[in-house]
Amino acid sequence: MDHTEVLKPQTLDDLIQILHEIFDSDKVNTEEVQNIMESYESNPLEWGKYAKFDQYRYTRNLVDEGNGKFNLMILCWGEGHGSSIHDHTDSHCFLKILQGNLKETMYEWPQKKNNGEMAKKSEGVLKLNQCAYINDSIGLHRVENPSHTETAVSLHLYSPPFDQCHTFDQRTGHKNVVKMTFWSKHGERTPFRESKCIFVTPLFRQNDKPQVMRNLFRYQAGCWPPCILEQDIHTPMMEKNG
Ligand SMILES: N[C@@H](CS(=O)O)C(=O)O
Ligand SMILES: [Fe+2]
Repeated sequence: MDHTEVLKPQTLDDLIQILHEIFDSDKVNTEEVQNIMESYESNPLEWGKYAKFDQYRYTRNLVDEGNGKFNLMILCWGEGHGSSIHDHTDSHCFLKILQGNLKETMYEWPQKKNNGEMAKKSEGVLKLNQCAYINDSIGLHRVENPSHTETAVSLHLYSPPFDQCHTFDQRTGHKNVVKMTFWSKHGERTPFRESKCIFVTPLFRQNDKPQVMRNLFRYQAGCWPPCILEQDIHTPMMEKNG
């Protein structure tokens, strides 16, 4: 059945129920999912309990596991927060704005023999309630909250679910595998041990400002977004000295 014409989700719970029905079937129409997600009118009273911010990096907050067919999550972007250039591990990715704006910059996959700057495909600003779609055959992207005064919140659906992806260095096209972490699940902060990562290579954005760089050494990278080192729980606020 085409749900698009008959169903407009009235609440976030309603949207989740419709998504369950759609993904129950073997064949999923991505345009239909995009339309239904777009037709949900963001209501902060419905998603506020999942919206948890971090001072330094955007957070990923799991809302629903979609019967194993998809992951639905809320991402919270502080002022100026952004992701590195990344892929989506052969999954469908739907991205809807719940609050504020997000800038999406799309990139081509890097050429194997080319070690240079990655080619930009397009860029655009996603506004309240808009829903974008991307997958690996469309390309790669970086998402940023362009505002320095307002936070942003987005709703993401990934199908099938995945917990690692590749990030890319914009200058060389070199890629790294990163494990993706949840800041919270179903409104509860993820226990530290579960969210802890085992990688140690720093993951910096090339245009990070010196102050951000100083703050970021407190994060362990190779995970997505970088998470806080255990020792920092006991020795917080290094940036006060710097
Ligand atoms: N795909 C990213 C968010 S975004 O930059 O599209 C993530 O799941 O963390
Ligand atoms: Fe993404």
